[in-house]
Amino acid sequence: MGSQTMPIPTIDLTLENSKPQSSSWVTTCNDVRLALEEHGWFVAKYDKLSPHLREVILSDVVELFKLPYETKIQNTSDKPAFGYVGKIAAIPLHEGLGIDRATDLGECQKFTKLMWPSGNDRFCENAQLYAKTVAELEQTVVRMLFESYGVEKHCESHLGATTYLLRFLNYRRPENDEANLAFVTHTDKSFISILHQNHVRGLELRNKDGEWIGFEPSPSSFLVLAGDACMAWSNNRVRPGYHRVVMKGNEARYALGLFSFRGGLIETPEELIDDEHPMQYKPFDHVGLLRFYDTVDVRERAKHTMTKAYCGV
Ligand SMILES: O=C(O)CCC(=O)C(=O)O
Ligand SMILES: [Fe+2]
Repeated sequence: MGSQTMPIPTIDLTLENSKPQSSSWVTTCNDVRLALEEHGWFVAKYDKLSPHLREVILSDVVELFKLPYETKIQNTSDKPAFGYVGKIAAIPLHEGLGIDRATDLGECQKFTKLMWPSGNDRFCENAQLYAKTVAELEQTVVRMLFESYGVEKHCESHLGATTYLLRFLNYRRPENDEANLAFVTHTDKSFISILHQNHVRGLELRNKDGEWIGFEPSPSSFLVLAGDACMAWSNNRVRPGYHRVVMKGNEARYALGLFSFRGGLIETPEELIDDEHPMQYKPFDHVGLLRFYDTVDVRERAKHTMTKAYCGV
């Protein structure tokens, strides 16, 4: 099925609107919850990333992918899909690199040193500032979701145990008669994912009727997706956001993904469990979910989220 140009729900999370003191706080919290329950995704309008930082980080990403393959593969991780990904037969157009715990300067420095042994302070500073700026958006979304469920007392410990994976993503244009499916249909294993990108379209979101909706990029648009961990935490109230990337034009697409992961166990708050909503998931280890998913055949992954198989009651 082709993608539609239906509007994607958009929520204004610009600074004024996302302060608990603002008059719109309660309605915005509800809008966030409803969008995540209904679709598993929404577009956040967010103005904290300056136009300058947006411009330089996107040109840094272009520069990063120009590095030799031998350099890029130095980006390794013991967590699945946290390091360099490329030259994969099923998704040949895609390449990705990642910095785990990217809000920490030391982690950005380690990554930068691997990629540019003679140094690249500008890249390092931009990557950390980008991660911190978008992590604040993630924290706002999480606060709003917890508050809307009346479980705000669990929010600070949740955020305190959260770390952020920053991934740099590159999709080259298809050559000759290469297929244009650049990232297969999937849900993320994160708690929340936030995607931002250059002007090249290609990201598509699946709605509950199975229709694909194209994301329209803009400098102030950030796509917020609920990951499988959020679905399980919410006792299946939140829908995990299915998405894929289909390359159509002639230009390369560059994107940044910030993925939140929670340390310790993720446990459904007791307030979200009752007779109507019996407990669906046992407390689970987030990285354990990631490792379990990695053992499942690629063709099976798009069909189910795997969370039930990993930690279902
Ligand atoms: O390129 C994008 O915008 C999406 C990437 C993605 O879905 C992922 O890395 O999980
Ligand atoms: Fe994804």
